[in-house]
Amino acid sequence: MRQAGRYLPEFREFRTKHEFFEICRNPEMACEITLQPIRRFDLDAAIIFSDILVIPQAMGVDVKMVAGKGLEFDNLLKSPEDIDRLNCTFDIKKELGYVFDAITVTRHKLEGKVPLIGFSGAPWTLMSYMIEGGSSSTSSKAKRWLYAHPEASQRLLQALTDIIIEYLVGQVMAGAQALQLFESNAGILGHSLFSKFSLPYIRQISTRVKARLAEQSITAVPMIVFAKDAHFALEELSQSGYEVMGLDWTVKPQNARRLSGATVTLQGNMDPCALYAPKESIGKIVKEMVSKFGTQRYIANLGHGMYPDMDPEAVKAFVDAVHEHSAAMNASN
Ligand SMILES: Cc1c2[nH]c(c1CCC(=O)O)Cc1[nH]c(c(CCC(=O)O)c1C)Cc1[nH]c(c(CCC(=O)O)c1C)Cc1[nH]c(c(C)c1CCC(=O)O)C2
Repeated sequence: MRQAGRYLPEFREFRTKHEFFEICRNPEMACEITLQPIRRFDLDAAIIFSDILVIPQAMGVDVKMVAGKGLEFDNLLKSPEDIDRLNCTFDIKKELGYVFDAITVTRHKLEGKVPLIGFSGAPWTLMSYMIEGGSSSTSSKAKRWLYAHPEASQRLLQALTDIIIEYLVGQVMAGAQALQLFESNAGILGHSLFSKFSLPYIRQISTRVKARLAEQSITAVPMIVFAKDAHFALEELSQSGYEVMGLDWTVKPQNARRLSGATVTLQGNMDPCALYAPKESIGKIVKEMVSKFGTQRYIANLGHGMYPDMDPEAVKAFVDAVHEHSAAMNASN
């Protein structure tokens, strides 16, 4: 559950004492925050506490979390010449080794109770943050690059892809048992730009991560691709080399099943805002979702991240309803 920590009082309490990226860089603290939801709820997996923006940071785009204001950026990319001042060939272990350490510490602390998921942002989403410096309703500054400077855009996307591959392989070597790739800004592209500036890199990442792991005789881990609002590309995404395809809440489960065929596992996709509903309604919404996806080749989840004003009790209602309804369905099959 992305950026989920903020709805937990214990996370907010921790944040009064420590800055966000300070927590990311400190393996013990990152481990502690990762475990908070695991202690509270009967969850089936943990996701390492970190952020997709640690890669842009390591490349030289300053990202800070400013109290009361949110993310603030410095050194944003304004024109293609700015790519040259980025650090595209840094030593991953040196710059991002703190994430690997956090994974190793957390994997030990979990003691096999639930698997640990590592993650990265996908190239286009990272590129758009490096240009826009935050969320934008149009992403027009970043999209301008794709139309006005397509070659420079591809150069940047390729540099990000190479880094992401090393970063994900390093996470598996550190102990991650599954990997999720977040293409959070996919929807803004539409089919044509997505085919050219997102999908080829998403494919490269799955293919090359698997090859790198095989080369080093490391057992492969399941890979999850989540391209938000990419309803136009579900068929292609389901064939892009990932075991699991994450779905946002706008997708109809039956359509996703039809388009993705028989081998891909689907993950999602309750509207996070359904957590504002009364508990009994959450139970009904979950029941409908699970019965549409079925209990096989399915990971129950939300369709995107949670908001800070959501009630932890609603999360409990969601998790418990998933277990209750899937167990009932399995028993009657
Ligand atoms: C786009 C994106 C980001 N970060 C991430 C994405 C992809 C998922 C998505 O589509 O949302 C991914 C992410 N970010 C975080 C996680 C770890 C798991 C978790 O704690 O939920 C994960 C998987 C922690 C976080 N990342 C962030 C928080 C909140 C930090 C805080 O305010 O204390 C957490 C727990 C901050 C963050 N980081 C980002 C945003 C937009 C924000 C919110 C900033 C704001 O509110 O102004 C970038």
